[in-house]
Amino acid sequence: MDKKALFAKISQKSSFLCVGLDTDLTKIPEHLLKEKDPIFAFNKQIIDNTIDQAVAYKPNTAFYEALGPKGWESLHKTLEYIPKDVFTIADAKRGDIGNTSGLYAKAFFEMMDFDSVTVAPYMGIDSVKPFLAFEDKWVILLALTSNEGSQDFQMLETKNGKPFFQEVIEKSQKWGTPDNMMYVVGATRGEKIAEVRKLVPDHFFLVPGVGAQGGSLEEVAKFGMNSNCGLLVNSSRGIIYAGKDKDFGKAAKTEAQKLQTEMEILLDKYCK
Ligand SMILES: O=c1ccn([C@@H]2O[C@H](COP(=O)(O)O)[C@@H](O)[C@H]2O)c(=O)[nH]1
Repeated sequence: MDKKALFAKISQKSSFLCVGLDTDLTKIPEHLLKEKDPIFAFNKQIIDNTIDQAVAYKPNTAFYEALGPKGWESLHKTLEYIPKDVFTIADAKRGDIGNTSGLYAKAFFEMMDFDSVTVAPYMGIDSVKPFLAFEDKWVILLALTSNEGSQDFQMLETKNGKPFFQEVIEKSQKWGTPDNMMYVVGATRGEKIAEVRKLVPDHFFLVPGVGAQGGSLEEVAKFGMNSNCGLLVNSSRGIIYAGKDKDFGKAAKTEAQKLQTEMEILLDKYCK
């Protein structure tokens, strides 16, 4: 999916919501455990109930990889089930020497038909470029993450007097374009989002950290939105585990609707 189609979807649904499919066997309603594929059965209901609000789905591959071959199968089935006009993100945080990255890219873009994959920039240009070689696919580069540990390296001042995350963004901008690269910017760092937006006015940001991690959606929109929206805001646990019993799908829908209603207002206010 290209940038134009993504913005068209955002406009059509008045939403920039990404639903995170962090599906955990220990957290899904008990009645699903007797299903042949409980993970897929859960995801299917979540997708059915949030499809009117979601412009993207983001399975975090850790939740699937941890289950071995069965988990990979659930991931494949989930990806196949997501309608093709909705953006898909493999949150896999990959990146390695060039030939290895090339095979990661093949796995997520050819074996599976994800629109995008999250990539860690730490190993530099040759670890990222192989992902960018795939047409109509996106790299979502970790820039300023939502976790505590983002202080450890990302905020360190370099010899140029800039925080390390800024160096990552400035350098990596030359590797890709706003049409094939996005950045991960955590919602928990409201004021910093404005700094990142200044550095990359046209790129989309994938913003995790609202909901369970407590980031503010209003701040994200205020500091991060551009004339193409430029934001995919993710919520995983806050939506998918909103309900604990047979009605979990409905509970997820209610949470997704709450976020979409807020997003509609924010689009009117800041998408200029
Ligand atoms: O900086 C980052 C990068 C990725 N994530 C991932 O996003 C979701 C967030 O889940 P919630 O339940 O909405 O907190 C999860 O898959 C993380 O691994 C992130 O949180 N921060």
